[in-house]
Amino acid sequence: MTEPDTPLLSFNKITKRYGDKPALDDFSLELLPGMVVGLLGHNGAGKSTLMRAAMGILDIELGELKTLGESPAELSSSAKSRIGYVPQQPVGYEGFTVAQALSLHSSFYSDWDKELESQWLVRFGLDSKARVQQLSIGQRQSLALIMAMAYRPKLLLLDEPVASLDPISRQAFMSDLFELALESGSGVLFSTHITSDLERVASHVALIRQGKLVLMRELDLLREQIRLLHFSEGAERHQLPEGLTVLAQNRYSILVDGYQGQAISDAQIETVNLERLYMEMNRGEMNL
Ligand SMILES: Nc1ncnc2c1ncn2[C@@H]1O[C@H](COP(=O)(O)OP(=O)(O)OP(=O)(O)O)[C@@H](O)[C@H]1O
Repeated sequence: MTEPDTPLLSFNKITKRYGDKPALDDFSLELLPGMVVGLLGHNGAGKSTLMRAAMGILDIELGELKTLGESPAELSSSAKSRIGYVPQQPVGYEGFTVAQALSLHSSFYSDWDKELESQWLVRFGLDSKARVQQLSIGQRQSLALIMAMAYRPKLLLLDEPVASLDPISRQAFMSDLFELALESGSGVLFSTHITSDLERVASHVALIRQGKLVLMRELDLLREQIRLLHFSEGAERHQLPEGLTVLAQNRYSILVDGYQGQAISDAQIETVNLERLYMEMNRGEMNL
């Protein structure tokens, strides 16, 4: 059993290079039971690399990585049976019907919840007689999600799990995801480009840029502590009050962390949602 405050996943100063280009660069992050961490980052930021390293699918060069307290390269079968992983492009079970695929897959897991499987088949509108190779991309993704979650894993790693789902399936799945984590003390790490999904279900957000973790925070704290300060053209910029850290800035605005109601001379203070935060933090990179 994993103790409540033992990390389900622990990245400690991880570096992974492809050639001489780092895909993960001195990356540290801990996932504790009950946390639902949404990973946000551009294409190529390192999100899939992170999950594949956690699964032991690829090796890392530097740092220490533990998945359910074990080295990912040598995961025990007991640990494997407590991890659910949905890669970006789930594959497999061609030639099987949905029912056959689920029957084979479930045989690997003693905690498989048949009722949960049936509920999700209905919820996702999946026909158990359909052939896997004839499923649409979204339907395959739904099947992969059932396969990764119906045994209520302790650790769930989901690489853009809902990108191909329609909005109704997406909403249903995301709320289930949150409930599962809360009910069973599981931890979830999921990557997404849909900030509104993340805001709805995640407890924490992790921003990754060029393989580095640039911000990891509880969502509620993020809403409280981050502000966008606007200065009018020609306004004199006084020194920022103590306790504020600059996350990003351009000619007329500064994105700051550590806001606690401080008065800031000549600035208009704006709260930001996650999408805005993400855009502001990546302005330079996107040439906005
Ligand atoms: N097998 C590989 N060989 C060489 N470079 C790779 C390989 N896999 C990934 N990379 C590179 O590593 C970096 C991180 O890729 P990764 O797939 O982790 O990004 P990502 O954040 O998941 O992107 P996306 O949002 O597009 O899925 C990218 O620059 C990518 O080109």
